Amino acid sequence: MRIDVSRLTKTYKDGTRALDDLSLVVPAGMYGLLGANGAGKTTLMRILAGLVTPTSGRVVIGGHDLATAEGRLAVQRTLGYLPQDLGVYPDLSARRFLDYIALLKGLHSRSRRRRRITELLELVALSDVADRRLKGFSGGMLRRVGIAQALLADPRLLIVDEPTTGLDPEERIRFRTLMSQLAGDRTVLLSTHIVDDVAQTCRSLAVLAKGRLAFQGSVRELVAHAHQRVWTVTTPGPAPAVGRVVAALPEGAGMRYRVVAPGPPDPLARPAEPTLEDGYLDLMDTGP
Ligand SMILES: Nc1ncnc2c1ncn2[C@@H]1O[C@H](COP(=O)(O)OP(=O)(O)OP(=O)(O)O)[C@@H](O)[C@H]1O
Repeated sequence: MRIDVSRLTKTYKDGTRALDDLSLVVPAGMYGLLGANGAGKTTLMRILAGLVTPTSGRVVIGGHDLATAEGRLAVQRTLGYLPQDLGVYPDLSARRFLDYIALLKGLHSRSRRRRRITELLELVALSDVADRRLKGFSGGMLRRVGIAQALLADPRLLIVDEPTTGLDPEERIRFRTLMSQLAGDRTVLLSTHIVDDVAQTCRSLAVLAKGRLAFQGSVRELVAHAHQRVWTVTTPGPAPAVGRVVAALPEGAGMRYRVVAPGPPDPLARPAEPTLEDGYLDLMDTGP
């Protein structure tokens, strides 16, 4: 399900311009949306989910225009949204909570609800703890409950906002593997400031900076942005004064620095293969 965003601007009541003339095309499959805190990612997600009205511009999702009541309704039927801060009822079990949300979403048939919830609990690997209260769940387990609630109506478009923040490494990997699996026949839009989550799950991405589009394309293209601009320098002295130090590792009596810079930051610097993080940081420093 393709998303077409054109010339989207959102100015909040206090004058903050969270999105500034943003145009973007999101194809089907898994798609990453990267940006620093405050770049406008949540605002964009909330507009796509129909929770915030843009100041100007147009959004068309799967051929449905969000500016019309019919368009919004059609999109709501095909959309699952996992917000950054999903509120849950801590005294309910995972199964009861999902049942409650399913009712709110209009799944009236009790037997269909029961079947769907059992399926989803299995999908997110929570069947064993389905009848335990949510207050005993870890952050990662709660995020998986969140994904299950977003999938209740089997949406064609799944929007997930910063889903791995605060998770331990094992849960992060489990969660992003789950999202990749879900992307098989859906569009999954993953908003995050964790570059590695995008590197490990997406082929294409967009980067937002201060409400504007800084990049849109393949992961490979963004990595290439830092081609011949990444260096390692091993020195007993201070960090190179040129470029951006992205890693520092003790080595022997000195340090090994990884530096993103347009030229060698030191006469002894050696070129290194760029990663997506290098491409992203280089883009942030120098622009598209
Ligand atoms: N309801 C609001 N009223 C006023 N300003 C807002 C509102 N919501 C967000 N903002 C501001 O809009 C800008 C973009 O915020 P947004 O939450 O969309 O960015 P983000 O990229 O999702 O950041 P984060 O990762 O921190 O959530 C920020 O400057 C933020 O302070």
